[in-house]
Amino acid sequence: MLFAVTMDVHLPPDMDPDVKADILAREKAYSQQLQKSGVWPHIWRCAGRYSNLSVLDVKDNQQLHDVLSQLPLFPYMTIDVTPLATHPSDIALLEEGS
Ligand SMILES: O=C(O)CC1=CCC(=O)O1
Repeated sequence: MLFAVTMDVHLPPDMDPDVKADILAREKAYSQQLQKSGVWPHIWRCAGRYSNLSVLDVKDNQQLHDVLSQLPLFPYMTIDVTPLATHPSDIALLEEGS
């Protein structure tokens, strides 16, 4: 199942720099591990915002929740989830059917 996920990051301005660096390093490693495994096929920066727009490919809602809630930045994020379905105008579907 595919989900579009927007993650807005809100770090406290007074966060200890070492704590911040540690969280960001763990966030990067965690997301790159999921990207390599195919669970997180797309991650884009939302221009001009400390936010990303990602596509996650998971088995079900529970796996989505597990993946998101284990993000090191999870306590500092506002997350918006949109379930995705195929679009009938997608030319990739024509190519699959031919
Ligand atoms: O958008 C960000 O910077 C937060 C984030 C999610 C995964 C990652 O590596 O960074």
